[in-house]
Amino acid sequence: MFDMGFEKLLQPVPVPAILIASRGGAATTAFGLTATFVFFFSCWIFHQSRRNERLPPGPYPWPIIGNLHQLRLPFHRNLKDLADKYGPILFLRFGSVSTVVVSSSEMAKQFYKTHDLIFASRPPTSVGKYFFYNFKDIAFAPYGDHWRKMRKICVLELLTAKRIESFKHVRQEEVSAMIRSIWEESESGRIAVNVTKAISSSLANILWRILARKKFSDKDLGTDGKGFTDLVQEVSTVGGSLNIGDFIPYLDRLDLQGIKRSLKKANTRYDVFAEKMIDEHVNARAATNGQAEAEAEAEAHVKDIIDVLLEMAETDKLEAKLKRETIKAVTYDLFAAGMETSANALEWAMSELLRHPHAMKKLQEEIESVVGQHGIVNESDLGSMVYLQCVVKETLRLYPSLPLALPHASVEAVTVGGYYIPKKTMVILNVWALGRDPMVWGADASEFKPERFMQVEEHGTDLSGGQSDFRMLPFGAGRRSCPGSAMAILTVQFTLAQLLNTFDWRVEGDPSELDMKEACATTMPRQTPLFAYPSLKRPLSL
Ligand code: HEM
Repeated sequence: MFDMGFEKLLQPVPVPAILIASRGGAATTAFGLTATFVFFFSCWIFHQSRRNERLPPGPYPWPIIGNLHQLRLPFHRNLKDLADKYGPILFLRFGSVSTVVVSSSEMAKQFYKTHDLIFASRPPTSVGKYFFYNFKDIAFAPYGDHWRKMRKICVLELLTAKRIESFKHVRQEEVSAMIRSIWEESESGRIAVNVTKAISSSLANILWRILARKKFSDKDLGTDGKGFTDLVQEVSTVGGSLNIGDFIPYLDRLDLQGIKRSLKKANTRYDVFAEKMIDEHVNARAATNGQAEAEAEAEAHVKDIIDVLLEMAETDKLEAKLKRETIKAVTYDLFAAGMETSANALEWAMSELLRHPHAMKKLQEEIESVVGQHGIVNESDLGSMVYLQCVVKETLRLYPSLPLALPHASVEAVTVGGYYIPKKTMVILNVWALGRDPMVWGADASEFKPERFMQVEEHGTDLSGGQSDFRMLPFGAGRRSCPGSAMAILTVQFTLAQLLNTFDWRVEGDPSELDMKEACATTMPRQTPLFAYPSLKRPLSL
């Protein structure tokens, strides 16, 4: 996809006007030549001054395009190969944008702990501009007042332990519904089911009920047969491809890859739906106005996220009111960030367990030992399922849902590991490479072995990108780390436990031959959907 755009880029590139000999006669030509000389002389001076500042190592950049021509899909593998050659702080130029790729836990600690504040911004990408209402969300917003305010609301209001707990019944009901539909679809185990699809629909239902109190079908997004899953995938794929215009500003207007066009179209589709959804909430709130405070308080535990955001918009008297666009952008952020990532983790966990029947059996035995032979899993049981926790950790180590996290950007120049990192450098953390580093994880780093987390010293591995453990960072680290990690881990563990407590699973043919290729988007889903046969382990009594 990116290669296609790059091919186009190699077609006639507009030459700076200053270099074109004009038709205005000798005087103008002389002026043109002088200006050209001044331009190149300034570049040379600038280059000389930079030579004293030691940039991190990296391949030599071409004029204008920098190292863009060296990028290949999937980017996380390509960047790992380059890091193997040049080192864990790799310097590249994407067009005119200085870019650093961080590929070791030691360096990750330098960037996201020691210098966390300096790298707490995001580069200005097309997806933030054209899909997220000009950076009105959290994930793509640059560091500043808007981001600080929204992040605070996210951490202190939207994703608190209490609120996550208040949606326990939603997870229970939706996972049970998924289990029933899997059994029906499989015609009592005779047909292989599309596990990928079952998981994403269930997670979409969970997320929408948490965000907007009700589920939406694909038709709610329009009548062209494309639904939310398509929209999320489209935005993720477009957002995950490099938009040449983001890196070579004077090509931006041409939109060579059609990325801006796709993002604007996707935003228009989402906007119509989101407006309706917010209107429904506003009307419902107006209808219940005037009710006794105690009554409202009693209902607090079922407030959905849009309610909370609207309430904050009303009571937020001191600062600029939360705008409608912000509510729309943040709602989509939470839906996409929560749905696709958790779905990817689950489909990879199921894939690896299918390839490793002994691990699946061990996990099923653990679940049974906690809930009993005919019991169903409760969220409160998860703390006692140590092997389950190890399976989820091992899955996120090998298959981080965001293999390159989200790009950060430096707000000022700084020296890291002895190298000069200029202001506005884009920083990419290769989470995928960290999790597979044999220096950290041993010679079997690429193998699925949940047992590695059973050793006492590994058992407490902190996934949240907290302040101590930088060996694997599936949720990023520092100020911009994932605020939904607790909800994600809970949802993934609970869904996986239910899938394995209810069914035995097998695939057609030799499980070790299961296709494990990853697709390329912002997230890292399987390239082909996972199909498997369920057979009931215990009576369906959900
Ligand atoms: C397995 C599931 C998940 C994974 C692997 C994951 C991973 C990540 C990663 C790597 C980042 C970027 C961190 C960085 O820039 O350094 C991120 C950011 C974010 N995630 Fe998650 N996430 C998951 C689930 C969730 C859920 C359930 C939510 C909320 C419903 C969520 C909300 C967000 C938000 C809002 C951000 C942007 C934070 C910011 O820019 O300040 N994520 N996530």
